[in-house]
Amino acid sequence: MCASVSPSVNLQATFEQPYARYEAADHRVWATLYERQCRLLAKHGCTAFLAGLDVLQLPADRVPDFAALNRALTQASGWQVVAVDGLIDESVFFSLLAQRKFPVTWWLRREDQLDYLEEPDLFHDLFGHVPLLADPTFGDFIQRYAMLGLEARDADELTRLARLYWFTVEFGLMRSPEHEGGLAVYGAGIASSPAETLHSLTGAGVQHDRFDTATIVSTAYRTDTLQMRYFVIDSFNALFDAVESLRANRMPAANVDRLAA
Ligand SMILES: C[C@H](O)[C@H](O)[C@H]1CNc2nc(N)[nH]c(=O)c2N1
Ligand SMILES: N[C@@H](Cc1ccccc1)C(=O)O
Ligand SMILES: [Fe+2]
Repeated sequence: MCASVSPSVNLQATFEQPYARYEAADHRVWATLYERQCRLLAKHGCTAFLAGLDVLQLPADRVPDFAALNRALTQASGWQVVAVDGLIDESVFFSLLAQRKFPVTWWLRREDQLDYLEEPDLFHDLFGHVPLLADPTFGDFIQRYAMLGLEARDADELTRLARLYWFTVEFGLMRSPEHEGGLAVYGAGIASSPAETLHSLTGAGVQHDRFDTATIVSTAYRTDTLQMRYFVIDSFNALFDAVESLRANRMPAANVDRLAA
């Protein structure tokens, strides 16, 4: 009898934050990136991101302690962060998000990687993603997105979902007349990278396209370089509509094999 994947099995991918393992260099990396990105995002970050950052009350001078962070985050949003080694299996990822648990990589980039890193580290996952979880609309969208992910039936559906996540949660921009250039940052991959924050808004040859679910789910992307195409939403409601339209347009269930005995 095949073991059903229960939440307890998934939690093997997560563990206690090994706080004692951080060295002075790690705390310096956090302090430098935190100061730099708070300054840049004060100007270019969307309102909800800055409001979320304020709720979290993250330390400026040292790597945040997940237990202390969770006391503020859980009270505000029902979300909590859990420590992981890095990218985890999609089904485990979806299962955690569906339980309002956000996986945060426990290690930090090196000092020579401050501006941009090709894979998510603690600064990206925590500073980039977690502030918006404190926004009710965005936090609910992430959970509904994950629930759809748990129902995905085939690789094509998973690819479409990964693309939706990539061009919104990771690299999304929002139209905002009050912001310089009429654009505000909400994507975590932009918010956690000093280089990409500026590049996404004014980079040479960068394309800003209107958000369109059908276009996004059929657009391939590179994970290891600055993006050249960003999609712009008017509000987080567009993300909700996207998940609901993907749910509504799901492939019909594969025909049950009628020949089976
Ligand atoms: C679903 C999403 O698009 C992507 O494939 C997942 C895979 N696993 C992950 N694992 C971690 N830790 N963080 C992530 O953002 C993701 N993204
Ligand atoms: N490029 C991001 C990290 C990241 C890597 C891969 C995917 C998403 C985000 C940064 O430097 O902060
Ligand atoms: Fe991310």
